[in-house]
Amino acid sequence: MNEQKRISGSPKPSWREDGVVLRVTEISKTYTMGEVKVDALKNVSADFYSGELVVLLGTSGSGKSTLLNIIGGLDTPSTGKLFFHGREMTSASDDALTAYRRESIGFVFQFYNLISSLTALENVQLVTDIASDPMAPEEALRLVGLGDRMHHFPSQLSGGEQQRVAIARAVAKRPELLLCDEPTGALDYETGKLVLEVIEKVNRELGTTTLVITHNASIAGMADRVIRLRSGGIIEVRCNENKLSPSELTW
Ligand SMILES: Nc1ncnc2c1ncn2[C@@H]1O[C@H](COP(=O)(O)OP(=O)(O)OP(=O)(O)O)[C@@H](O)[C@H]1O
Repeated sequence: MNEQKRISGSPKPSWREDGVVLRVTEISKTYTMGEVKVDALKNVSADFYSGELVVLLGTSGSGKSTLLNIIGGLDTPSTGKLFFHGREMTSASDDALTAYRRESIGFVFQFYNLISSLTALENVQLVTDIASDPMAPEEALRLVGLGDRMHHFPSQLSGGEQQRVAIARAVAKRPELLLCDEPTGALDYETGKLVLEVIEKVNRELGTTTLVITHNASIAGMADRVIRLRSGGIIEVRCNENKLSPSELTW
């Protein structure tokens, strides 16, 4: 078995090699701040398969956000390559990278980054107005359970509801990849679980390949596959034979 396969873990039987949506090979990232160099990622290789839900698990500083930002085209690796459907994105033009981010990637961050002067519907419309094949913004909001709150401003919504608007905004353009960076980090236990339920629903109903970053090991139970990072490297890849629904998670 070659190194690439070994580090990617055993995919579900139905995930064949041609189901690879995204591949990172030997990615390293070094940040230089004056005299200080930080090796945020060291020689990371992994494959991500169509339709799977992957949890990237690791303690603070293990390199999770750096990896997600490189995968999403927000940052570039110092060395190594990123492939999307076999196309090398690390050597792509700025225009191609912009198109990749705009068309193929939906981001959800810990803090919702909604525009406070716009309603939930208008926040989602900002994205659907410039996407090539979006769903109706109303449909995206109904998908996350906010069909009756479309005309509310962020200040009139709870934290969990605001995060669900952010998820609706991320998925309304029908991205192939949904990248979530600590999506429940600012939420209490029950609200966090509701948000995870919405992410799981998007993955299941739309088939969006989904990566969720967390430092909370309990959340790994909802994943098809768990990739554990430590000190900038992958230390474990495992498949969940019996994945849990978010409502079954406890922490
Ligand atoms: N822009 C940057 N400049 C300098 N160092 C950085 C930068 N971004 C990240 N780092 C460093 O790289 C390492 C990995 O950071 P990263 O944010 O990827 O970790 P993380 O696992 O996502 O952590 P957290 O859970 O705390 O967000 C850390 O030591 C961090 O301080």
